[in-house]
Amino acid sequence: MNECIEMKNVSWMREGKTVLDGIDWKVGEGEHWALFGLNGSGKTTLLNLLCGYIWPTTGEIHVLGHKFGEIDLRELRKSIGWVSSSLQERIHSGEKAQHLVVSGKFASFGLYDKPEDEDFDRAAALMEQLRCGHLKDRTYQTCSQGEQQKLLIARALMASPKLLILDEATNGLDFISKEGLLDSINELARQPDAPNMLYVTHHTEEILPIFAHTLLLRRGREFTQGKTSEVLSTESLSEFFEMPVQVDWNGNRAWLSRK
Ligand SMILES: Nc1ncnc2c1ncn2[C@@H]1O[C@H](COP(=O)(O)OP(=O)(O)OP(=O)(O)O)[C@@H](O)[C@H]1O
Repeated sequence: MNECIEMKNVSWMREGKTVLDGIDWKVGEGEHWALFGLNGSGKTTLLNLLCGYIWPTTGEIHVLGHKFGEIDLRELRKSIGWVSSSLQERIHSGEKAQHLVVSGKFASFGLYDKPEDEDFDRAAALMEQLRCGHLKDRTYQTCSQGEQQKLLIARALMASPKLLILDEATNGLDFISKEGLLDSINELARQPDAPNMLYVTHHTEEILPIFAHTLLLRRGREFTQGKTSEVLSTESLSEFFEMPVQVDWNGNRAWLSRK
């Protein structure tokens, strides 16, 4: 089986501190994974390593069949979509929603290249798929945060990524917007040409059944990884949090509470 991601004994150190320590992780082709950990556990560092923005202190990284060190990272990054709230700062608030989505083809914010008609058609189809087609003529700043997240996902899909990273995608969303976004992500995963997805979160109940595998990071180390249904158990998470918690599975999602 071709791996989408392979990390072998990956560590990253800064200022005398081991931020990530000995990570071994394989994501198979077509698998969707969740990455779960507390604040400061090393999730963003792991994503920066995956996209080649930082270099491992030790270990080896393969992404989409390419070994880091033997590939042009700028080329590889064209196959990786990273949707994160930190993108918000780079968007011109007056930008039209459909232009924002089309700009994903060119990996730019703002339309400096000349899109073809078919680019607008594809953007419209992606916006429909994410149920935000009605926003196409709105400016980004007038869209709600939930709508903005959908636009950013559509923008990332415009480049037909093979790996899509959804990094705390539901930040700041109310219950209805969050569930709407999760529905869209669920539908996206069911498309025949869906990219491998990596869902990064602090909330277990957001890990949809499509994210069949989960990696739990704690203090820069793998706490455990495997099938989501096994990793997100009362026993495993009580040990993970070092606090007794209760996990109730409802709708194939793990709802967490304090014991
Ligand atoms: N460039 C750096 N120099 C020194 N320490 C760093 C650097 N980058 C990250 N760290 C530290 O590494 C740890 C992990 O940070 P990281 O941002 O990867 O965590 P995270 O799991 O994404 O956290 P959050 O959920 O809060 O976003 C933190 O303690 C952070 O302060």
